[in-house]
Amino acid sequence: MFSFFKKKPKPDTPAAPVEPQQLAAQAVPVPPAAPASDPAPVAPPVLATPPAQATPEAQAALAETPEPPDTVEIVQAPPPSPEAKRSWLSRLKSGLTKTSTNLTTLFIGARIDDELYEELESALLVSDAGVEATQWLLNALKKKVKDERLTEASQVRTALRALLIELLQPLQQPLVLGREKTMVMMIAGVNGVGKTTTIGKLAKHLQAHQQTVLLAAGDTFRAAAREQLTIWGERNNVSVISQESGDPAAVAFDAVHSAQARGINIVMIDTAGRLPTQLHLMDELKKVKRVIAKGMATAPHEVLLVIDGNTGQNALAQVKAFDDALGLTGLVVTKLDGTAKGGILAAIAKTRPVPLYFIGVGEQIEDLQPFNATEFVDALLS
Ligand SMILES: Nc1nc2c(ncn2[C@@H]2O[C@H](COP(=O)(O)OP(=O)(O)OP(=O)(O)O)[C@@H](O)[C@H]2O)c(=O)[nH]1
Repeated sequence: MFSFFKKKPKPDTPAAPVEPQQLAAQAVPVPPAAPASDPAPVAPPVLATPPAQATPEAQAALAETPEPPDTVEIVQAPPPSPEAKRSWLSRLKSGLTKTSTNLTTLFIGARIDDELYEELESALLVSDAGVEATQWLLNALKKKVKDERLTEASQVRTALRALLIELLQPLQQPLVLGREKTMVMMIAGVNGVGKTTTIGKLAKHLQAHQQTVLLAAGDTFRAAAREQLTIWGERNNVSVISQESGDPAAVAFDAVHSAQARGINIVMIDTAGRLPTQLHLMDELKKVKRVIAKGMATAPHEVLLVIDGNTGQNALAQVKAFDDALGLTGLVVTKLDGTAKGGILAAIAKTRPVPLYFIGVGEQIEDLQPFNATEFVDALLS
Protein backbone atom coordinates (compact mmCIF):
# COMPACT_ATOMS: atom_id res chain seq x y z
CA MET A 1 0.00 0.00 0.00
CA PHE A 2 1.13 3.52 -0.61
CA SER A 3 0.91 5.82 2.34
CA PHE A 4 1.25 9.52 2.47
CA PHE A 5 3.23 11.60 4.86
CA LYS A 6 1.11 14.47 6.14
CA LYS A 7 2.17 17.28 8.45
CA LYS A 8 -0.26 17.90 11.28
CA PRO A 9 -0.76 21.50 12.36
CA LYS A 10 1.38 22.58 15.25
CA PRO A 11 -0.36 22.87 18.63
CA ASP A 12 -1.82 26.33 19.28
CA THR A 13 0.57 28.70 20.98
CA PRO A 14 -0.22 32.12 22.38
CA ALA A 15 0.02 34.75 19.67
CA ALA A 16 3.24 36.64 20.06
CA PRO A 17 4.74 39.30 17.88
CA VAL A 18 6.89 37.58 15.28
CA GLU A 19 10.09 39.13 14.05
CA PRO A 20 10.87 38.76 10.34
CA GLN A 21 14.01 36.87 11.31
CA GLN A 22 11.90 34.34 13.20
CA LEU A 23 9.74 33.77 10.13
CA ALA A 24 12.87 33.09 8.10
CA ALA A 25 14.08 30.65 10.68
CA GLN A 26 10.77 28.78 10.78
CA ALA A 27 10.91 28.15 7.07
CA VAL A 28 13.44 25.37 7.55
CA PRO A 29 12.26 22.13 5.95
CA VAL A 30 11.25 19.27 8.21
CA PRO A 31 13.72 16.39 8.13
CA PRO A 32 12.74 13.19 6.28
CA ALA A 33 10.35 10.74 7.88
CA ALA A 34 11.42 7.96 10.15
CA PRO A 35 11.28 4.50 8.49
CA ALA A 36 7.87 3.68 7.12
CA SER A 37 7.34 1.00 9.78
CA ASP A 38 6.68 3.76 12.30
CA PRO A 39 2.93 4.35 12.28
CA ALA A 40 3.06 7.96 13.43
CA PRO A 41 6.58 9.21 13.75
CA VAL A 42 7.24 12.55 15.32
CA ALA A 43 9.86 14.70 13.67
CA PRO A 44 12.47 16.01 16.05
CA PRO A 45 12.41 19.72 16.77
CA VAL A 46 13.95 21.79 14.04
CA LEU A 47 16.84 23.79 15.36
CA ALA A 48 17.03 26.79 13.11
CA THR A 49 20.14 28.87 12.69
CA PRO A 50 19.21 32.53 12.93
CA PRO A 51 20.16 34.68 9.98
CA ALA A 52 23.38 36.64 10.26
CA GLN A 53 21.60 40.00 10.59
CA ALA A 54 19.49 38.92 13.59
CA THR A 55 19.82 41.19 16.59
CA PRO A 56 21.24 39.69 19.80
CA GLU A 57 17.76 40.06 21.37
CA ALA A 58 16.12 38.12 18.55
CA GLN A 59 18.78 35.43 18.81
CA ALA A 60 18.20 35.14 22.53
CA ALA A 61 14.43 34.93 21.98
CA LEU A 62 14.90 32.17 19.43
CA ALA A 63 17.17 30.25 21.78
CA GLU A 64 14.73 30.57 24.68
CA THR A 65 11.52 29.72 22.82
CA PRO A 66 12.24 26.88 20.45
CA GLU A 67 9.52 26.12 17.94
CA PRO A 68 7.16 23.33 19.04
CA PRO A 69 7.99 20.29 16.95
CA ASP A 70 6.00 19.62 13.80
CA THR A 71 4.19 16.34 14.08
CA VAL A 72 3.53 14.06 11.18
CA GLU A 73 1.17 11.24 10.49
CA ILE A 74 1.16 8.47 7.94
CA VAL A 75 -2.10 8.34 6.04
CA GLN A 76 -2.94 5.27 3.98
CA ALA A 77 -3.83 5.79 0.35
CA PRO A 78 -7.45 4.91 -0.47
CA PRO A 79 -7.87 1.14 -0.89
CA PRO A 80 -8.50 -0.24 -4.39
CA SER A 81 -12.05 -0.99 -5.47
CA PRO A 82 -13.39 -4.44 -4.41
CA GLU A 83 -13.37 -5.47 -8.07
CA ALA A 84 -9.71 -4.49 -8.57
CA LYS A 85 -8.84 -6.28 -5.31
CA ARG A 86 -10.57 -9.51 -6.39
CA SER A 87 -8.86 -9.40 -9.73
CA TRP A 88 -5.42 -8.92 -8.12
CA LEU A 89 -5.98 -11.77 -5.64
CA SER A 90 -6.92 -14.16 -8.41
CA ARG A 91 -3.86 -13.14 -10.48
CA LEU A 92 -1.65 -13.54 -7.40
CA LYS A 93 -3.10 -16.98 -6.72
CA SER A 94 -2.67 -18.23 -10.26
CA GLY A 95 0.79 -16.63 -10.45
CA LEU A 96 1.92 -18.53 -7.37
CA THR A 97 0.47 -21.90 -8.45
CA LYS A 98 3.85 -23.49 -9.12
CA THR A 99 5.17 -22.58 -5.68
CA SER A 100 1.96 -23.47 -3.88
CA THR A 101 1.33 -26.91 -5.45
CA ASN A 102 4.12 -28.66 -3.52
CA LEU A 103 3.17 -26.96 -0.29
CA THR A 104 -0.53 -27.73 -0.35
CA THR A 105 -0.77 -31.25 -1.77
CA LEU A 106 1.22 -32.74 1.09
CA PHE A 107 -1.58 -31.96 3.54
CA ILE A 108 -4.24 -33.84 1.59
CA GLY A 109 -5.32 -36.90 3.58
CA ALA A 110 -2.10 -36.74 5.62
CA ARG A 111 -1.50 -37.87 9.19
CA ILE A 112 0.49 -35.72 11.59
CA ASP A 113 3.74 -37.68 11.77
CA ASP A 114 7.43 -37.42 10.91
CA GLU A 115 6.66 -38.13 7.27
CA LEU A 116 4.43 -35.03 7.05
CA TYR A 117 7.15 -32.85 8.59
CA GLU A 118 9.77 -34.32 6.26
CA GLU A 119 7.60 -33.65 3.22
CA LEU A 120 6.97 -30.13 4.41
CA GLU A 121 10.70 -29.60 4.94
CA SER A 122 11.44 -30.74 1.37
CA ALA A 123 8.65 -28.59 -0.07
CA LEU A 124 9.92 -25.51 1.74
CA LEU A 125 13.50 -26.13 0.65
CA VAL A 126 12.42 -26.75 -2.95
CA SER A 127 10.54 -23.46 -2.89
CA ASP A 128 13.83 -21.80 -1.91
CA ALA A 129 12.73 -20.77 1.57
CA GLY A 130 16.28 -21.60 2.66
CA VAL A 131 17.55 -23.65 5.58
CA GLU A 132 17.14 -20.98 8.26
CA ALA A 133 13.51 -20.09 7.53
CA THR A 134 12.61 -23.76 6.95
CA GLN A 135 14.04 -24.81 10.31
CA TRP A 136 12.33 -21.93 12.08
CA LEU A 137 8.99 -22.80 10.49
CA LEU A 138 9.28 -26.52 11.26
CA ASN A 139 10.29 -26.01 14.88
CA ALA A 140 7.58 -23.42 15.47
CA LEU A 141 5.01 -25.64 13.76
CA LYS A 142 5.88 -28.72 15.83
CA LYS A 143 5.62 -26.63 18.99
CA LYS A 144 2.26 -25.22 17.93
CA VAL A 145 0.91 -28.67 17.08
CA LYS A 146 1.96 -29.89 20.54
CA ASP A 147 0.84 -26.83 22.51
CA GLU A 148 -2.52 -26.58 20.76
CA ARG A 149 -2.99 -30.38 20.60
CA LEU A 150 -3.74 -30.33 16.89
CA THR A 151 -4.88 -33.64 15.46
CA GLU A 152 -5.92 -32.93 11.85
CA ALA A 153 -3.67 -32.16 8.88
CA SER A 154 -5.96 -29.28 7.98
CA GLN A 155 -5.28 -27.74 11.41
CA VAL A 156 -1.54 -28.06 10.78
CA ARG A 157 -2.01 -26.25 7.51
CA THR A 158 -3.86 -23.44 9.31
CA ALA A 159 -1.05 -23.29 11.89
CA LEU A 160 1.50 -23.07 9.06
CA ARG A 161 -0.50 -20.22 7.55
CA ALA A 162 -0.28 -18.25 10.82
CA LEU A 163 3.46 -18.88 11.12
CA LEU A 164 4.15 -17.87 7.51
CA ILE A 165 2.21 -14.65 8.01
CA GLU A 166 4.17 -13.98 11.22
CA LEU A 167 7.43 -14.57 9.34
CA LEU A 168 6.58 -12.40 6.34
CA GLN A 169 4.75 -9.59 8.15
CA PRO A 170 7.90 -7.52 8.84
CA LEU A 171 8.45 -7.27 5.06
CA GLN A 172 5.08 -5.57 4.61
CA GLN A 173 5.79 -1.85 4.70
CA PRO A 174 4.11 0.96 2.84
CA LEU A 175 6.05 3.19 0.49
CA VAL A 176 5.49 6.55 2.16
CA LEU A 177 5.04 9.43 -0.26
CA GLY A 178 5.10 13.16 0.35
CA ARG A 179 7.94 13.16 2.86
CA GLU A 180 9.80 15.67 0.71
CA LYS A 181 8.65 18.13 -1.89
CA THR A 182 10.67 16.08 -4.34
CA MET A 183 11.31 12.46 -3.43
CA VAL A 184 14.19 10.68 -5.16
CA MET A 185 14.11 6.93 -5.74
CA MET A 186 17.08 5.02 -7.10
CA ILE A 187 16.37 1.62 -8.64
CA ALA A 188 19.06 -1.09 -8.90
CA GLY A 189 19.34 -4.78 -9.65
CA VAL A 190 21.03 -7.40 -11.82
CA ASN A 191 20.39 -7.59 -15.56
CA GLY A 192 16.94 -8.35 -16.85
CA VAL A 193 15.15 -8.58 -13.50
CA GLY A 194 12.53 -6.05 -14.58
CA LYS A 195 13.89 -2.71 -13.34
CA THR A 196 12.78 -0.61 -16.30
CA THR A 197 9.40 -2.32 -16.52
CA THR A 198 8.90 -1.84 -12.78
CA ILE A 199 9.72 1.88 -13.07
CA GLY A 200 7.13 2.21 -15.81
CA LYS A 201 4.46 0.39 -13.80
CA LEU A 202 5.27 2.28 -10.61
CA ALA A 203 5.13 5.61 -12.41
CA LYS A 204 1.65 4.78 -13.60
CA HIS A 205 0.53 3.80 -10.07
CA LEU A 206 2.06 6.97 -8.65
CA GLN A 207 0.32 9.13 -11.24
CA ALA A 208 -2.92 7.48 -10.20
CA HIS A 209 -2.14 8.75 -6.68
CA GLN A 210 -1.80 12.33 -7.96
CA GLN A 211 1.99 12.30 -7.91
CA THR A 212 3.97 14.02 -10.66
CA VAL A 213 6.82 11.86 -11.91
CA LEU A 214 10.15 12.35 -13.69
CA LEU A 215 12.28 9.46 -14.92
CA ALA A 216 16.04 9.33 -15.34
CA ALA A 217 17.48 6.86 -17.86
CA GLY A 218 20.53 6.04 -15.79
CA ASP A 219 21.13 2.84 -17.76
CA THR A 220 23.64 4.46 -20.07
CA PHE A 221 25.08 1.11 -21.22
CA ARG A 222 22.07 -0.26 -23.01
CA ALA A 223 20.56 2.02 -25.65
CA ALA A 224 17.47 -0.20 -25.69
CA ALA A 225 16.88 0.47 -21.99
CA ARG A 226 16.95 4.23 -22.64
CA GLU A 227 14.56 3.83 -25.54
CA GLN A 228 12.27 1.58 -23.49
CA LEU A 229 12.04 4.25 -20.78
CA THR A 230 11.64 7.08 -23.29
CA ILE A 231 8.82 5.33 -25.15
CA TRP A 232 7.13 4.56 -21.86
CA GLY A 233 7.47 8.22 -20.81
CA GLU A 234 6.04 9.51 -24.10
CA ARG A 235 3.07 7.21 -23.88
CA ASN A 236 2.24 8.32 -20.36
CA ASN A 237 3.16 11.95 -20.55
CA VAL A 238 6.12 11.66 -18.19
CA SER A 239 9.40 13.46 -18.92
CA VAL A 240 12.50 11.33 -19.19
CA ILE A 241 16.01 12.70 -18.65
CA SER A 242 18.50 10.78 -20.75
CA GLN A 243 21.96 11.19 -22.27
CA GLU A 244 23.59 9.13 -24.97
CA SER A 245 26.42 7.04 -23.50
CA GLY A 246 26.84 9.56 -20.71
CA ASP A 247 27.85 9.11 -17.11
CA PRO A 248 24.94 7.57 -15.13
CA ALA A 249 25.79 9.76 -12.14
CA ALA A 250 25.51 12.89 -14.32
CA VAL A 251 22.10 11.77 -15.62
CA ALA A 252 20.93 11.22 -12.04
CA PHE A 253 22.27 14.62 -10.94
CA ASP A 254 20.52 16.41 -13.83
CA ALA A 255 17.27 14.62 -13.07
CA VAL A 256 17.34 15.57 -9.38
CA HIS A 257 18.00 19.21 -10.24
CA SER A 258 15.39 19.32 -12.95
CA ALA A 259 12.75 17.72 -10.70
CA GLN A 260 13.43 20.19 -7.90
CA ALA A 261 13.27 23.14 -10.29
CA ARG A 262 9.99 21.89 -11.74
CA GLY A 263 8.42 20.92 -8.42
CA ILE A 264 8.06 17.26 -9.45
CA ASN A 265 6.94 14.92 -6.65
CA ILE A 266 8.89 11.77 -7.52
CA VAL A 267 12.07 11.15 -9.50
CA MET A 268 12.84 7.54 -10.36
CA ILE A 269 16.39 6.82 -11.45
CA ASP A 270 16.92 3.68 -13.51
CA THR A 271 20.37 2.10 -13.40
CA ALA A 272 22.06 -0.47 -15.61
CA GLY A 273 21.83 -4.10 -14.56
CA ARG A 274 24.94 -5.48 -12.86
CA LEU A 275 26.09 -8.48 -10.88
CA PRO A 276 27.22 -7.89 -7.30
CA THR A 277 30.50 -9.61 -8.23
CA GLN A 278 31.29 -6.87 -10.78
CA LEU A 279 32.97 -4.71 -8.19
CA HIS A 280 33.78 -1.79 -10.50
CA LEU A 281 30.09 -1.60 -11.47
CA MET A 282 29.05 -1.76 -7.83
CA ASP A 283 31.45 1.15 -7.20
CA GLU A 284 29.79 3.03 -10.04
CA LEU A 285 26.42 2.52 -8.33
CA LYS A 286 27.80 3.88 -5.05
CA LYS A 287 29.02 6.91 -7.00
CA VAL A 288 25.55 7.45 -8.49
CA LYS A 289 24.16 7.45 -4.94
CA ARG A 290 26.81 9.93 -3.73
CA VAL A 291 26.20 12.25 -6.66
CA ILE A 292 22.44 12.18 -6.09
CA ALA A 293 23.16 13.41 -2.54
CA LYS A 294 25.20 16.27 -4.02
CA GLY A 295 22.13 17.31 -5.98
CA MET A 296 19.88 17.10 -2.91
CA ALA A 297 21.38 16.52 0.52
CA THR A 298 18.61 14.25 1.84
CA ALA A 299 18.40 12.13 -1.33
CA PRO A 300 18.07 9.39 -2.39
CA HIS A 301 15.06 8.88 -0.16
CA GLU A 302 14.50 5.36 -1.40
CA VAL A 303 17.03 2.88 -2.76
CA LEU A 304 15.12 -0.04 -4.23
CA LEU A 305 16.47 -3.37 -5.37
CA VAL A 306 14.47 -5.25 -7.99
CA ILE A 307 14.78 -9.04 -7.79
CA ASP A 308 13.57 -11.72 -10.18
CA GLY A 309 11.44 -14.19 -8.18
CA ASN A 310 12.77 -17.03 -10.36
CA THR A 311 16.30 -16.53 -9.07
CA GLY A 312 15.68 -18.42 -5.83
CA GLN A 313 18.46 -18.46 -3.26
CA ASN A 314 20.72 -16.31 -5.42
CA ALA A 315 18.26 -13.47 -4.85
CA LEU A 316 19.22 -13.53 -1.19
CA ALA A 317 22.88 -13.07 -2.12
CA GLN A 318 21.80 -10.12 -4.28
CA VAL A 319 19.87 -8.52 -1.41
CA LYS A 320 22.86 -8.86 0.92
CA ALA A 321 25.39 -7.52 -1.62
CA PHE A 322 23.31 -4.55 -2.79
CA ASP A 323 22.28 -3.75 0.79
CA ASP A 324 25.90 -3.76 1.93
CA ALA A 325 26.89 -1.52 -0.99
CA LEU A 326 23.98 0.92 -1.05
CA GLY A 327 21.92 0.59 2.12
CA LEU A 328 18.65 -0.59 0.58
CA THR A 329 15.37 0.89 1.78
CA GLY A 330 13.09 -1.45 -0.13
CA LEU A 331 12.66 -4.40 -2.48
CA VAL A 332 10.51 -5.22 -5.47
CA VAL A 333 10.20 -8.93 -6.35
CA THR A 334 9.07 -9.46 -9.94
CA LYS A 335 8.14 -12.53 -12.00
CA LEU A 336 6.54 -14.46 -9.15
CA ASP A 337 4.20 -15.76 -11.84
CA GLY A 338 5.31 -19.12 -13.09
CA THR A 339 8.04 -19.61 -10.50
CA ALA A 340 8.31 -22.56 -8.11
CA LYS A 341 10.69 -20.50 -5.97
CA GLY A 342 8.32 -18.09 -4.24
CA GLY A 343 9.64 -19.34 -0.88
CA ILE A 344 12.53 -16.91 -1.34
CA LEU A 345 10.42 -14.31 0.45
CA ALA A 346 10.64 -16.42 3.61
CA ALA A 347 14.43 -16.61 3.25
CA ILE A 348 14.65 -12.82 2.85
CA ALA A 349 12.37 -12.28 5.87
CA LYS A 350 14.53 -14.53 8.03
CA THR A 351 17.97 -13.36 6.99
CA ARG A 352 17.79 -9.80 5.55
CA PRO A 353 14.32 -8.36 6.13
CA VAL A 354 14.49 -5.33 3.85
CA PRO A 355 10.93 -3.97 3.35
CA LEU A 356 9.25 -5.56 0.34
CA TYR A 357 7.24 -2.76 -1.17
CA PHE A 358 5.88 -4.45 -4.30
CA ILE A 359 5.55 -7.84 -5.93
CA GLY A 360 4.99 -8.52 -9.59
CA VAL A 361 3.10 -11.43 -11.13
CA GLY A 362 3.02 -10.47 -14.79
CA GLU A 363 3.82 -7.91 -17.43
CA GLN A 364 0.72 -5.72 -17.13
CA ILE A 365 0.67 -2.56 -15.05
CA GLU A 366 -1.89 -3.99 -12.64
CA ASP A 367 0.33 -7.07 -12.16
CA LEU A 368 2.59 -5.06 -9.85
CA GLN A 369 0.98 -4.42 -6.46
CA PRO A 370 2.00 -3.62 -2.88
CA PHE A 371 3.09 -6.67 -0.91
CA ASN A 372 0.64 -7.89 1.69
CA ALA A 373 1.80 -10.84 3.83
CA THR A 374 -1.69 -12.26 4.49
CA GLU A 375 -2.74 -12.05 0.84
CA PHE A 376 0.51 -13.67 -0.24
CA VAL A 377 0.28 -16.56 2.24
CA ASP A 378 -3.39 -17.15 1.42
CA ALA A 379 -2.54 -17.30 -2.27
CA LEU A 380 0.30 -19.69 -1.48
CA LEU A 381 -1.72 -22.09 0.65
CA SER A 382 -5.00 -21.88 -1.23
N1 LIG B 1 6.32 -12.64 -16.35
C1 LIG B 1 6.77 -11.49 -15.88
N2 LIG B 1 7.60 -10.75 -16.63
C2 LIG B 1 8.07 -9.58 -16.14
C3 LIG B 1 7.68 -9.11 -14.85
N3 LIG B 1 8.32 -7.93 -14.64
C4 LIG B 1 9.06 -7.69 -15.74
N4 LIG B 1 8.92 -8.68 -16.66
C5 LIG B 1 9.57 -8.82 -17.97
O1 LIG B 1 10.98 -8.99 -17.79
C6 LIG B 1 11.68 -8.54 -18.95
C7 LIG B 1 12.88 -7.70 -18.54
O2 LIG B 1 12.40 -6.50 -17.99
P1 LIG B 1 13.24 -5.15 -18.00
O3 LIG B 1 12.40 -4.15 -17.31
O4 LIG B 1 13.78 -4.82 -19.35
O5 LIG B 1 14.46 -5.56 -17.08
P2 LIG B 1 15.71 -4.67 -16.61
O6 LIG B 1 16.04 -5.13 -15.25
O7 LIG B 1 15.43 -3.23 -16.78
O8 LIG B 1 16.80 -5.15 -17.65
P3 LIG B 1 18.31 -4.57 -17.88
O9 LIG B 1 18.16 -3.13 -18.23
O10 LIG B 1 18.84 -5.41 -18.99
O11 LIG B 1 19.07 -4.80 -16.64
C8 LIG B 1 10.66 -7.80 -19.79
O12 LIG B 1 10.27 -8.64 -20.86
C9 LIG B 1 9.48 -7.58 -18.84
O13 LIG B 1 8.25 -7.50 -19.49
C10 LIG B 1 6.77 -9.93 -14.05
O14 LIG B 1 6.39 -9.62 -12.91
N5 LIG B 1 6.36 -11.10 -14.64
